[in-house]
Amino acid sequence: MTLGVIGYGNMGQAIVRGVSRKKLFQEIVVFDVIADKIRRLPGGTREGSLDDVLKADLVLLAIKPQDVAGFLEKEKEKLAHRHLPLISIVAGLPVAFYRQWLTCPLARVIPNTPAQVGESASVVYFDGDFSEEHKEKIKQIFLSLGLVEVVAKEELLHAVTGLSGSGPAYVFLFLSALADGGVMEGLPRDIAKRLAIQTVLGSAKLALQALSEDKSFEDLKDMVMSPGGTTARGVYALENAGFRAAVMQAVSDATKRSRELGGK
Ligand SMILES: NC(=O)C1=CN([C@@H]2O[C@H](COP(=O)(O)OP(=O)(O)OC[C@H]3O[C@@H](n4cnc5c(N)ncnc54)[C@H](O)[C@@H]3O)[C@@H](O)[C@H]2O)C=CC1
Ligand SMILES: O=C(O)[C@@H]1CCC=N1
Repeated sequence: MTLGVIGYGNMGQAIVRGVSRKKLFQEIVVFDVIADKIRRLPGGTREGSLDDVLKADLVLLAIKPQDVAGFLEKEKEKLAHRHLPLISIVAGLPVAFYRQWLTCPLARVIPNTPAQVGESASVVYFDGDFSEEHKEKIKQIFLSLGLVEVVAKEELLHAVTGLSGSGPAYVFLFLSALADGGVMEGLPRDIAKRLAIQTVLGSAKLALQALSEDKSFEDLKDMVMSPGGTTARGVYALENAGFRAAVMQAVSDATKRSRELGGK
């Protein structure tokens, strides 16, 4: 099987690297309107024209939402001839939007930037008549980058975008604040940064293990929080500042924005 990729930006590159590492395709062909973007291609990958890309068994669309309508309109004749699946990782735009131009099976996927280190969280929605082989291959593409979930309702992809799609930015904001807190209390910046990263990484690993043991996030928090101790003070400060509500609101607002991008 071969893979064609349209758009070689942050996500296109991360996906091609993961897929190439796992040798999932005989060949990967990449196209970007800015030729300069295509540098240092991994093994089994070559640059090609849009026509070359559209000959592939599976085609990945990885351009910005604002560029999609222009692309589909400009290339509508070429795209009308395509009957093999297209995979879109574009945020917001629903299947109904693509159906103005495309009849081929369409998989919408929301991955996230930790794909760059093989730790992505991706959610897939399939629309149209997919062979089992194609479905399996699409899941493998995103498994090569981390976790994969499949949803049967397209609407859920907006919430996915608000949570895991945008989520890395919230985590980086938290990391930055955690390190700044340490610096404010006198820690050297490099040590504060390493401590902040390891605390988030270690806590995430602990949470993953706890999930398989049926323990809740609350249980884990209670293990850190000694009666009359330091953590209770810190947690109170966060609750008092509306930390949990702010994070929930961030997911909700990003979800709304995803719906807006989709025209709702
Ligand atoms: N960055 C993120 O965290 C996530 C992004 N997404 C989605 O992934 C898509 C790509 O995002 P990024 O990689 O961050 O954007 P990016 O801006 O880094 O990459 C987009 C690439 O598409 C190219 N391009 C634009 N029009 C083109 C055309 N007509 N033909 C070929 N190439 C074209 C651009 O030159 C650029 O290299 C977006 O639709 C975004 O919504 C989805 C989940 C997470
Ligand atoms: O901010 C955005 O629109 C994209 C989609 C999810 C993450 N980044």
